[in-house]
Amino acid sequence: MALNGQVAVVTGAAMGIGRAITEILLQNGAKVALIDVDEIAGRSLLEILEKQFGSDRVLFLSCDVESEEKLKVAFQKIAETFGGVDIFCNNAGILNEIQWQKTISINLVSAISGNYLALEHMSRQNGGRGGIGPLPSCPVYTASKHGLLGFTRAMAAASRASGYGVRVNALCPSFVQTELFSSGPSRLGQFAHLADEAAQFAEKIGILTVGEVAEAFLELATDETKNGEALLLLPKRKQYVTFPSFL
Ligand SMILES: NC(=O)C1=CN([C@@H]2O[C@H](COP(=O)(O)OP(=O)(O)OC[C@H]3O[C@@H](n4cnc5c(N)ncnc54)[C@H](O)[C@@H]3O)[C@@H](O)[C@H]2O)C=CC1
Ligand SMILES: CCCCCC(=O)/C=C/C=C\C/C=C\C/C=C\CCCC(=O)O
Repeated sequence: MALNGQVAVVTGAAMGIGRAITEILLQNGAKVALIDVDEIAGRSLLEILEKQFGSDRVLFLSCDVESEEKLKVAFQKIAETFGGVDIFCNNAGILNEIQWQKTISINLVSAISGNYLALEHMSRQNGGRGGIGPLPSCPVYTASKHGLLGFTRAMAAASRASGYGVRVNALCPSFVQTELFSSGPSRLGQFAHLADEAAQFAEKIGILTVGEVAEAFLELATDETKNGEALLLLPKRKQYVTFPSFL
């Protein structure tokens, strides 16, 4: 199996895309630490996964990624339990144009602090084993994801230049059938009048399943040639985005 013996950490793992990524990682031999703020959904998934994959391969940590302190403790516990971290999937995110500060806080600020914490555990310079850190993909929501993309590319370059041995990539799916997607229209705030247009657009380009996103994640996680890439995933198209380069 492609990921035998590797240790993965997935944030927002209790449902949706995070859950599908967790499952595909386990199916491919990895040990997985699930982080989620929803303790009930997290514990209930843990029970299912323990039966399927064995209790020595899964760990659930109830943690709000907005708290850097709690996230730090969670990483410590994961390192103690599994002996290190090889793959970090920075997936937790919300779509909420009403509480827009929270959207930036979780989607961008917490994703950055999660990435830094993961790097502390993964960098070869700190005795880590190297690895990867893909990040995923309404104006504020979009801004949070664009910020993350810039951060991903710069971190990949910094990792390369510093010899961390850590790859950092972004997985950018279009619409995916999850709770975030179906509750999207009620969270658009001052842009609620654009919900129908968004729904028509979603219908036109199609809606991905979480399984399709998980497959693409596995591709990024296992292709060691990829660093600083953004993999765009649509129902009928999958391609690496080309950015202008000054070098
Ligand atoms: N559903 C979609 O159409 C798309 C989603 N994405 C991104 O994929 C990621 C996952 O989205 P979905 O699975 O659709 O969402 P979801 O709403 O179905 O699941 C999100 C999970 O993250 C957890 N979570 C939320 N805030 C958290 C916090 N502060 N700390 C810890 N866990 C937290 C939730 O409890 C939940 O288990 C998000 O970053 C989202 O922006 C990207 C492209 C399309
Ligand atoms: C083309 C890029 C898409 C990326 C979008 C993304 O990351 C998440 C979007 C989630 C929701 C978008 C907001 C509103 C969607 C409008 C209608 C959805 C209809 C839902 C339903 O009928 O269940």
